[in-house]
Amino acid sequence: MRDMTAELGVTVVAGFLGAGKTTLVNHLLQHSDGRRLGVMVNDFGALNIDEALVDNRRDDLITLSNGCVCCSLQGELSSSIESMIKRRGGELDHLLIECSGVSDPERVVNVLGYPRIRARARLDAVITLVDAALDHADLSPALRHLVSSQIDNADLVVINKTDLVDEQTIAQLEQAILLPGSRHVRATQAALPADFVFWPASSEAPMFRRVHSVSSPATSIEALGLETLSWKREGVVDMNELSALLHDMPQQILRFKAIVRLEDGRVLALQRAAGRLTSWELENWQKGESQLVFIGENSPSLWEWLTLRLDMLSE
Ligand SMILES: Nc1nc2c(ncn2[C@@H]2O[C@H](COP(=O)(O)OP(=O)(O)OP(=O)(O)O)[C@@H](O)[C@H]2O)c(=O)[nH]1
Repeated sequence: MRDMTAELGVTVVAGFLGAGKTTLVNHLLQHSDGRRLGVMVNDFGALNIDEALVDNRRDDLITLSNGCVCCSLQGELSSSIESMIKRRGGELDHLLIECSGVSDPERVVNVLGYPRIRARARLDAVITLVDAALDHADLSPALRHLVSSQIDNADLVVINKTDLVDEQTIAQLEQAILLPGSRHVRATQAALPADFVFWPASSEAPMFRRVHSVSSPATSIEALGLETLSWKREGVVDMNELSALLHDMPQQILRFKAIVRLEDGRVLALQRAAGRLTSWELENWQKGESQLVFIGENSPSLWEWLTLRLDMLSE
């Protein structure tokens, strides 16, 4: 039951790896219309690259790294929410919590239900992003289960990246993954109207009704049959070696994110999701180091291969 007396509205942003969660958070930061937003991001690797990819609002940004907001992070999550409320609570209008791509939002919802948090913050909605261009049938059964649970536990599902697929593919996806009667919208670049997310505490936001909430699957990286690898070095990386690595990268690597310093002084952000690589120049990277994070299937030969190739980046 939503406690409308609690002062801070909270939106939980969920969805599988690369579905567009950070894109949505950035879109909301850009369309906050004067609202003061706090952001908590939870990345899957030991390095929190999302911290640098979320728009420059560092004051109101708390990062949780290494994993899924499940067993291991639940304590850290509750203390971070509490400290966000204490430190910034009076100054914030709304809090966005971005889950990692391998976590189930219901875990965060549980933490928001702790009495000492519930008294100060109210859950407005769980919004789950779905990558319309990802062939969900290619995922392992454990990952398909995770994605279903992320979708079934949402108040609003956003079918994102509709620019990459045709109408028939979108309709088939909706048919396959959505529960009957569940709220969903289609989007490109996660460009959701801001009033889908922010509403006054006094209103009941009738458009959001959870169809039902399902119990969370195990979402530890290991239980999902996944492995992560984080790589960090002071200084520049060899772009030729990195391009070759990206060219050769097998599909078993489900997600890749990096911030790299190049010899010519530029800093590049690179990422790959559902086999698509994007890169852009990053202005706000103050550190002298380069960072890369990978998540993929747990196959020893894959990670041996990757480790060897990473050794070549900074020689
Ligand atoms: N073509 C296209 N690309 C998109 C769209 N939305 C997001 N992207 C790109 O998809 C990639 C992943 O987006 P993110 O917002 O980082 O995804 P995420 O869900 O935060 O990823 P994780 O935190 O790793 O789980 C980025 O390169 C985005 O620029 C879209 O609607 N269309």
